[in-house]
Amino acid sequence: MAPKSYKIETELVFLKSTDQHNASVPPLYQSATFKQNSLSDMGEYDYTRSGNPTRTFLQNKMAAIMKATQTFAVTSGMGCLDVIVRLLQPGDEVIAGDDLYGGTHRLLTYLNSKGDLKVHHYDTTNTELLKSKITKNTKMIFLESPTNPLIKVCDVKAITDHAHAVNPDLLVVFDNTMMTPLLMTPLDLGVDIHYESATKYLNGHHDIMAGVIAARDPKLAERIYFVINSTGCGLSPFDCWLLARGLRTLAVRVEKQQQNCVKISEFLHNLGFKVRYPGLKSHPQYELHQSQCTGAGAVLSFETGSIKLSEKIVESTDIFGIAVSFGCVNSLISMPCKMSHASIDAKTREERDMPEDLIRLCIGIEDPEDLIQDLTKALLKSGAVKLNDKDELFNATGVQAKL
Ligand SMILES: Cc1ncc(COP(=O)(O)O)c(C=O)c1O
Ligand SMILES: N[C@@H](CCSC[C@H](N)C(=O)O)C(=O)O
Repeated sequence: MAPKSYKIETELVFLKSTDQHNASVPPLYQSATFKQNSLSDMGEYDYTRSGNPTRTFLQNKMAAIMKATQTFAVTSGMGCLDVIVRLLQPGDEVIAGDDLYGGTHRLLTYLNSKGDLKVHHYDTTNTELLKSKITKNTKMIFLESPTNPLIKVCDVKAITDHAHAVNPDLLVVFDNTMMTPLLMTPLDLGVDIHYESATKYLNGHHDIMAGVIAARDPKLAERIYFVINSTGCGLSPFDCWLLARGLRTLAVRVEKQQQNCVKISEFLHNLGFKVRYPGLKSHPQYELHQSQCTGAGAVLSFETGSIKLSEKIVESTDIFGIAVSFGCVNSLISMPCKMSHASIDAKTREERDMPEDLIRLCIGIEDPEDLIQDLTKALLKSGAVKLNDKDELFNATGVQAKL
C-alpha cells in the first residue's frame, strides 16, 4: 500500500516516533558535535552546523506541510532571504514587488547599491506589466501575496508560468509569511523557492526568531544546503524544538485568528474606514485571492485620514500591544511607516502610495468581543468615532456603524 498522506491538520500533530524510548515528543539533541564509531564507520551527524536530529525532525515535518522535497530551518526570515540571494551571481538582474516587507526591501536595496545585484521593483498586482518586464536576463523574482502591509495580491501562477516560459532557469521566490502553508501552497502554484519567517504564525508565540526555506528540485535544495552549512545560519536545536512545538497548534491558532480578523475587518469596514483585508468582498483582488488561498489570514490594515488620529488610536488600546511582528496568539497594533516599514525611506514610501496614517492590526486568539470593545474604546478616545444619544457609533464623516 502507498504510504498514507494526511491532511495538514493531522500532519501537524502526528508523530511516528523513531526514538529509542518511544518518546511522545521529539527529543532535543542539544549537542554541537557527534562522536563517530570509527574513522571507517561515521554516523549521519558530525556537527550541528551541518545537521542535527532535532533540526531534521522539524525540517521533515515542514517538508510535509509545505509539500516540498526538502526544507531548511534557519535563524530568521531575513536569514532565508540572505541564503537565497547567495544563489545569484554578481550583477544578476532580479525583479521584486514594490510592497515587499521593509526588511526585504532593505536587503535588496543594499545589494543593489553595492552593484551586487540589479534590482527592479514593480507593482506585482499588474500582471501584464510584470510579465512585460521579465526577460532572459531576469534571474530571480521576489513575490509576496498578500503583501505586508498594503495587502496587495498578485497572480502567482500566471507570473510564475510566464517567467519559466521566458527563462526556465529563472527562480521564482515566494515569501508566504502572511498565509502560512495552511492557507496557501506556493510550490503547487509553480514557484521554485517558498520561504517564511517562522517567527510569525509557524511558531505563534513570539519566543523565537526563525525562518524556513522549501524547495522541490533536489539540485536546488543541494545549493541551498551548501550555503546554510557554509555560512552557519542553521537554526539552533533548542529553537528547532520550540518551533516544532509551536507548529502543533498552527491549525487551531490560524483558524481562530482568522475568524477574529474577519469580524474585526467587518466592524471597521462598517464604520466607514478604508480597510485592506483579502477576506472582505471590497478588496480589489478578492476573487484572485480566493482562487489561490483557502483563507484570508489575520493581518489587516486601515486608514484613518490623519497621522495624528492614527497615533492616538494606536496609543489608546489595552489588549492590542504596540509592537511589530504578527502571527502570534496575542493581538498587536502598529503604524508600519513608523515601525516595521520605517527602513523604506519616506520618498519611496510616497512613490509606492504607502499611506503614512496606515494602521496595521495583527489579530490573535482572544475573545473577539473583547477585541472589538478595545478598538471601540480607542476609536472613541481618539475622536475617530462618536456615540449618539442612542449609544450608536458614528464615524467622523457621520456614517453610522452597521454593527
Ligand atoms: C513578510 C515578511 N517576510 C519576512 C520577514 C522577516 O522575518 P524575520 O523577522 O523572522 O527575520 C518579515 C518580518 O520580519 C515579514 O513580515
Ligand atoms: N526593527 C526591525 C523591524 C522588524 S518588523 C517585523 C515584522 N516583519 C513586521 O512586519 O512587523 C527591523 O529593522 O527589521
